[in-house]
Amino acid sequence: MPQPWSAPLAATPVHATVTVPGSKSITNRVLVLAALSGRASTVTGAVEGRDAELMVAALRALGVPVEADGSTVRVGAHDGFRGGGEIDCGLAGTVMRFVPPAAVLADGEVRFDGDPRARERPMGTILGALRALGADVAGDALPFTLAGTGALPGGVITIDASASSQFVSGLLLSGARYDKGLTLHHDGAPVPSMPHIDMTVELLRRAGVVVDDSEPNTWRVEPGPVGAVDWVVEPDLSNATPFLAAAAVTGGEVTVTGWPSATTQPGDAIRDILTRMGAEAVLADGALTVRGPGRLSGVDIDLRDVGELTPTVAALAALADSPSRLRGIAHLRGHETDRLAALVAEITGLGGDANETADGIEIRPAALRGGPWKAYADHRMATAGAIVGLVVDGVAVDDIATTAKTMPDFPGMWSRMLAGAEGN
Ligand SMILES: O=C(O)C1=C[C@@H](OP(=O)(O)O)[C@@H](O)[C@H](O)C1
Ligand SMILES: C=C(OP(=O)(O)O)C(=O)O
Repeated sequence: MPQPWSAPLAATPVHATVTVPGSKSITNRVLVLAALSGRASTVTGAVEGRDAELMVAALRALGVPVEADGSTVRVGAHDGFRGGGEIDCGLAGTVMRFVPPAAVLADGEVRFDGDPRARERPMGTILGALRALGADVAGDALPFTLAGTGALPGGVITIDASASSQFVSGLLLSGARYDKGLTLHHDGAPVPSMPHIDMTVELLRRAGVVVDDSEPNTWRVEPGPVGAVDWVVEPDLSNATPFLAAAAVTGGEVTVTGWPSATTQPGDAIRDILTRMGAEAVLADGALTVRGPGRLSGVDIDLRDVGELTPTVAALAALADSPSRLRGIAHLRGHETDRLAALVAEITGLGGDANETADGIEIRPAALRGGPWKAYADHRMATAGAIVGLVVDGVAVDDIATTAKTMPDFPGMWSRMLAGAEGN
């Protein structure tokens, strides 16, 4: 076990300009699309974190030539996915949900496994869907094996995607390559993280795939080729949120560069959330600047669409001077860890006042004291601990290295931010 990381206390309000690495969600989608095109393409601005490395390794295991040179990834031409490989999903939802729908097109068996916690993450829905579309799938969770024959009939299916939007995104990404394409209906409680599905649809269209999403809870992907595109990845706006939170909780000012004026990334919602909590957020000239008020107000908010932001919002709420209710996020129990239980445990462990509800968390103002903060192999739990540690002396995150899932060198970026560095 690594040494706990003493979260640095901000002696003065944080003032910095920060540049964050590329979006994990976009990187891993465009890598799959590039591989599905079968032609050569380049991805620039890719994130270099563990999830993207696992995706590159997965594509190589399917016989796709991939060369990674920092944030530039070259995906080479190939004439179909190869069977016989083994794919490590780590703890990456995007690998375990996006690669199997492509791997069913391989010309042989492909085996999948992942971290111990990955074996508990929901997979049955997407594996059942692949079976219904004509694939030979052994298993309902990691580890499992697909036996590809080089093609898949495809067609019409109904799934319950209330546990993860990634079931929908994963199937849509590969749907055009199925003989009959794909018509996917969702039937069940609302699908979480809808902006992530919009992201999938937008990227598919950029690759020339015809997608009809005009009817709620139904997506139709026409069969056809996936075009080769030279992709440019946006900065990861969800990973920008801990830095913006640093301005909010210390009464400082943080600017994140390269903020897109229009985006499907859920991280963009942080502008509204921070404003509701009393901070100022200004998007101008391609940069977002947040100014903190010193004291934050709590917030009563439905985070279903942007559940990924919950650990940051919970850290802010734990430092606010009025109660918060974070709702619509029951599905976070199936993320890297059970995030609802983990947040309540770590906040109350520091003397905070928080409890779980059926679909979220309630957090009330309380004086926090220093102490251990567990990351549970969850990058966003680790960064939430860093936010709290800015204003609570003596917070020690047990495994800060887990931030490398999507943000290599988070500790270095964090200290450069505290030093007021430009550009990071
Ligand atoms: O498609 C994606 O890139 C993601 C979708 C969301 O998953 P869920 O719908 O399972 O919450 C999100 O939380 C995750 O971080 C990334
Ligand atoms: C839920 C997350 O990741 P994953 O892609 O592994 O589901 C996340 O990054 O917050």
